[in-house]
Amino acid sequence: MRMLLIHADYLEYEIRDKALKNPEPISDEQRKGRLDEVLAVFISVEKVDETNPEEVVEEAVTEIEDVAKQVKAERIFVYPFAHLSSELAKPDVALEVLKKIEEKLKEKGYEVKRAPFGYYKAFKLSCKGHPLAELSRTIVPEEGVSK
Ligand SMILES: NCC(=O)N[C@H]1[C@@H](O)[C@H](n2cnc3c(N)ncnc32)O[C@@H]1CO
Repeated sequence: MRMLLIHADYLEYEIRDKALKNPEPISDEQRKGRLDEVLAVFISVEKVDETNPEEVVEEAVTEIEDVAKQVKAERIFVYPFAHLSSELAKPDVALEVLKKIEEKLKEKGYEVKRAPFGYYKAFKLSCKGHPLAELSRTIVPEEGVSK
């Protein structure tokens, strides 16, 4: 899994078009979204993550929470982003991983939005520009470690 984490004044998106034959079903209100004072997390779920999605979810949540605490962000935007890797996981696995990350962050008390999966989206992002405002993380499940 590859993550780009941006501490931002805001992130807003608007659905433009389908990017998959069967994108995630969404309501009209999900066609647009915005969070202010947010840690935006752009995530590419990778092929290797398919060997142990549960482990990757746990490690991603740990990394995201670590950064959120450092930048004092209480809101998190989980954003599916297929452009951080050339070895992408298949969509059904990727969507489940992203949903679980969203769910676990909410359980930890963060206000969380997740941008819809399988669409081309216009977005606006206002990066705060401080030293910890732009970070990346790579997560790889351990070889052959069955949980
Ligand atoms: N910027 C627009 C976009 O990326 N759209 C992507 C994601 O929303 C989603 N997607 C598909 N596979 C993946 C994956 N492995 N990881 C993350 N998202 C994925 O499907 C769209 C087309 O690849």
